[in-house]
Parts: sequence; C-alpha cells; structure tokens
Amino acid sequence: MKLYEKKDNKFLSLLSFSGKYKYLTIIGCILAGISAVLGLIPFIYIWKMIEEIILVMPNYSNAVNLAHYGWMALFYGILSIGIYFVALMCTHLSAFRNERNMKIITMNHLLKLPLGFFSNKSSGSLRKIIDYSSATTEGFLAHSLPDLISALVTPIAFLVLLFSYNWFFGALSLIPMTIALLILMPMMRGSNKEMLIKYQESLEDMNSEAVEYVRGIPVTKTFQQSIFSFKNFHKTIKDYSKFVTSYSISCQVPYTCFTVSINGFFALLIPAGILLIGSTFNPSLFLDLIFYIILTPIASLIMNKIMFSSQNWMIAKQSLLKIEKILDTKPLEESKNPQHIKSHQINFNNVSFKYPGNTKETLKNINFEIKENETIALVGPSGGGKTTLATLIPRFWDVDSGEILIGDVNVKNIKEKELMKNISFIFQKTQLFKNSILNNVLIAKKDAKKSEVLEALSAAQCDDIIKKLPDGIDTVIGKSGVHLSGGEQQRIALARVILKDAPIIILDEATAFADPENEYKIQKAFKKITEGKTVLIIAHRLSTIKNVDKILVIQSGEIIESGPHNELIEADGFYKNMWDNYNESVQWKVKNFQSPINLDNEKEGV
Ligand SMILES: Nc1ncnc2c1ncn2[C@@H]1O[C@H](COP(=O)(O)OP(=O)(O)OP(=O)(O)O)[C@@H](O)[C@H]1O
Repeated sequence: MKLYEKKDNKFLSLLSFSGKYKYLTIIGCILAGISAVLGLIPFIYIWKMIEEIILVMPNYSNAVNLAHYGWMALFYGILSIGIYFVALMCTHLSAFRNERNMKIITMNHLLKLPLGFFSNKSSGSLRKIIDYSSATTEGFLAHSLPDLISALVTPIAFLVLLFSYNWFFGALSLIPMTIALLILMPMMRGSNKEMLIKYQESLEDMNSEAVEYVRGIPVTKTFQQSIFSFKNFHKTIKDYSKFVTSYSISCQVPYTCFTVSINGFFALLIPAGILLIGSTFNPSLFLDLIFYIILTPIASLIMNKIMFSSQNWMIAKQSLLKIEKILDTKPLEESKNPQHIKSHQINFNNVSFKYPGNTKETLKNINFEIKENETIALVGPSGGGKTTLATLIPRFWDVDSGEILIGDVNVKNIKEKELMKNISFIFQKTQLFKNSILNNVLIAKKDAKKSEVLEALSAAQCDDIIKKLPDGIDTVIGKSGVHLSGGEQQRIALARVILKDAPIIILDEATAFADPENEYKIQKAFKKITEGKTVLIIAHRLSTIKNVDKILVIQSGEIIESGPHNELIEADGFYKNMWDNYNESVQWKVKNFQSPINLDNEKEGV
C-alpha cells in the first residue's frame, strides 16, 4: 500500500500516512462510537433506580430491582470504558505509525531535494515544521478523532432517548442544544477559522523573534542597541497580545452564549416541569422530569468535545499543509540513462537561471569553458550572480535553459553520487560538527587511515591547531574549553577537501578572515588544494587570482568581460577599474595597519 497520497480531502491525505494502519483508526473510531452509545445506558439504569425508589416510597423493601439496576449500570459503564480503552489503543497505534511515517517520508523527500532548497531554510525551522506538525497530527488522530466521533455519534442515541420518554421534555431539551450548535458552527468556520490560523502564525512570529533576539544579544550589546534591538521582539509580543485580546473579545459573546446554552437545560426544564406537573402531583411526569435532568448534562459534554476536537482538527490541518508544502517541492530529476564522467572539463552553454519564486533571471545566457586542470576566477560586484553560477555545477539548482556539461556529459545525466564524488565545494561559511577533529575530516573519505587524515590536516596548515588541543585530532570541537577561531575552522574544513581529493574544486573565497596569520595559512592551503585540478574560484581579493588562466567578470547575471588578468587590464574596462580600486584599498590597509604579512605576498598572491 502506497504511503501518503495527496488528496483534496485533507483528512484522507493525513490518514494515508498511516498506510495499512489506517484501518486501525477506522476500527478505533467505530469502537469509540459504540463506547459512546453504551456510555448512555448507565444513565437509564440510574434513572430506573430513582423511578423504583419513588414508586415504592415509603416501602423501600419493595424496591427489589435496585441491585440488578445498579449492577447493570456498573456493567455498561465498565463495558463502555473498556471499549473506549481499546478504541484509544487502536487510534494510538495508527497515530504513532502516522507520526513515524510522516517524519520518514518528509526526511526522505528532503534528502532528494536540490541542495539550494536548504539555503532558503534554516535547519531549525525545518526541524520545527517536521517535529511540530507530526506531533499535532498524532495528537489529533490519537485523542481528538475518537472524541469527535463519539461526540457525533452520541447525539443520535441521545435524540432517540430524548424522544422515547417524553416528547415535550425532549423537545425542550433540544432547544438549548440547537442554540449551542448554531453558535458553534460559525465559530468553527469563516473568519474564526482564519483567526485561529492567524493566532498560530502570530505565536510562531513571536517565538522566532524571541530566538532571534537571544541570538543577537552579543551583537546588539556591542552596538549598545539594547532598546532598539528589543523593538522587533517587543512588537511581536504587542502584536500577539493585541491579536489575542481582539480574538478573545470577538469570542466573548458567542462563547458566553454557547456556555450558557449548553449548561442552561435546567433553566428551561425545571420551570417547564413544575408548570406541567401543576398542583396535583403526577409521579410519572415527575419521573420523566428527573430522567431529563439526569440525561441532559451529557449534552454539554458532547458540545465541548465537538468544539475542542474541531479546533484540534483545524490545527492538525494547518500542520499537514506545511508538511505538504515541503513534499510538493520537486526533487532533482534522476536521469534514466546515467552516464559516467570521462574528463573534468566544464562547459556552460547558454545557461539561464532564476530562483524559484523569483520573476527576474539571476543568470542570463552564460557561456564559458573551464578546460581540465584550468583555473577560472569569477569576479564582480556583490549580488551579480557569482555564487549562483558556481552552485549550478553540483546541481544545488537545475538550470532553466541551456546546459552544464562535465566532460561532455550534462550534469543532469550524472548520478548524484558520482557528481558529488567529483566535486569539492568550499563554502565561505564552514560547517563543522560537534565531533572530534578526526571524524570531522573523515566525513570526506570514510575509509581513510588516520595517517591520511594527519597528512591532510598538515597540508591544510592545521599542525599548530592540533598541537595546542588537549587530545590532538581526537579532541571534540565545541566541548567546554575547546573553541576554534573562524580561520582555524576553515582550515580544518580545507583538510576535508584535501582528503577527498576531488578533481573539480569550486572555491568560494572567504572574505572575513580577520587574522592575517590565518589568512596567510589558508591561502597556502588553497594553493595545495587546487594543484592539478579543474578549479572555479569566486574571488573577493583580486591579488589571489592574478595568475589564473581566465577571469570572468559577472555583473547583473551576465558575463561582461573575460580573459586573463593582463588582457583585462589592457582592455581598461570594468575589471581594470576593480583592480585599481582593490590596489588602492590594499595600500590604504598597509598604511593604516602594520600587517605581519609580507606585502609582496599580498600583491603577488600566495
Ligand atoms: N536562495 C536564493 N533565493 C532567491 N534569490 C537568491 C538566492 N540566493 C541568491 N539570490 C539572489 O540572486 C542574486 C545573485 O546572488 P549571488 O549570491 O549569486 O551573488 P554574488 O555575486 O555571489 O554576491 P556576493 O559577492 O555578495 O557573494 C542576488 O540578487 C540574490 O539576492
């Protein structure tokens, strides 16, 4: 049976996550309905006991059926609870399966999504969607659904009972119930439904601003902006409180009327009963009245169950929609006839691309070639599209038109595993795990020997880092007292790339190495990594790319100039202007700071 099928009916969509366990949900619901009906029977026996007592008054010894009625009430009460227990077991088993499958299906789908999808979403927000959504839908299926079914089934049995004893009292009891239903229905639909969605959204906004506020405390303190920084968080709290107040006020009248009507049976029944019974005592009429006084409070229980279960369904439905949004994101297409890479030359042929949801193209008609073992640099103004262009090679996104070839094979026809094996992508922002340095590097090549890892670390200029750590390469990063600077983290990440030894290197040169010594070492490691490889480097410091084979100048998603450094300088165009500005800024830096780096190194590239 296929797990998860998107359907227009969201309840069926949700249930499909349970697979064949969905039948347990159905059985659970049927049992919950039976239990609800059986739960009414003890009330009849209690009433019968009262009836017998009243009819034999004052000769109580004649009340011979009391014990039988009592046992029957107890029997049906226990039977009803027992069946409800089994019903809950069934719905729980199915709900647990549903939660588990929802998590597995969503996580599996995430693994198939283009890597670019994750650049738009924080891992925290994805985790929250998956955890929170599966937990709320589990809660609904396990508890609220059987409650809702029993609350819907009970009124039918209840109505039969109401009219089988005394139609007048039955009709009278029905008036507050009908009023309550009429109030409840609009509360569960239309603007109130939207209000509930908005309520959830404003709660989420407030929570994420709270996280943002706590995360930003060091920055805001540095700039002594505590009140300013609190403004956003304060605004979400105020918005939330404003919303909740107006929501509560809007519910005030209908909810009060609802509560009054579901609890107001007595206000109608007792005076009506007294009027009907009149001055001459009619025991049969009096008994009917007692019966309705015993029975009608069940109605308020039913109404409350309907209200809370419907609310929980609305929340579960919103959660399901969030999961469906992730599942609707198209995974990368796997080629039916995958081909192997024969060389490591890269070609961009008429490539155009725009980000999902954007109207403007980020890259327009890009054409260039990187021959095997050549190094090409991308330069240009911020936001021009350099990173976007580089991320298209390892298929973070698929191109909208044109093609990207590696060794004459379209990247779309290369198996993901082979593509990833052949490319190392060095990001500006390093991601190290809270694990030992050894395991952090081993991610690049699981079966590598310790000596290979040490060699890679040494080539990545990490010897000084390892030496100062208490347990050498077995030191766990992030453990108390073990902290690596940004530059040191970058060097550990470079060791991974050296160990992986992929023939194609895509390198996003970091700009934020504050420490000149780190910067020098990283440049040295970069040199080692790129030897004999096909390299695409996104350069921010022009000195490092002076000797590359070709430089592409990207502006507004287009290649506006291309060629080696000297040719571009001679052309006296955009690049020449960038180069002059860059040199000016280097001179300015040297004048203002006593950098320990040799200026020759800086200008010639290392
Ligand atoms: N994930 C994304 N979703 C939507 N738009 C994006 C995304 N990433 C980048 N962009 C947009 O694409 C354009 C190009 O961005 P890109 O990061 O490729 O530029 P860049 O030249 O690498 O900039 P920088 O030098 O500052 O890193 C920008 O306008 C940016 O806002």
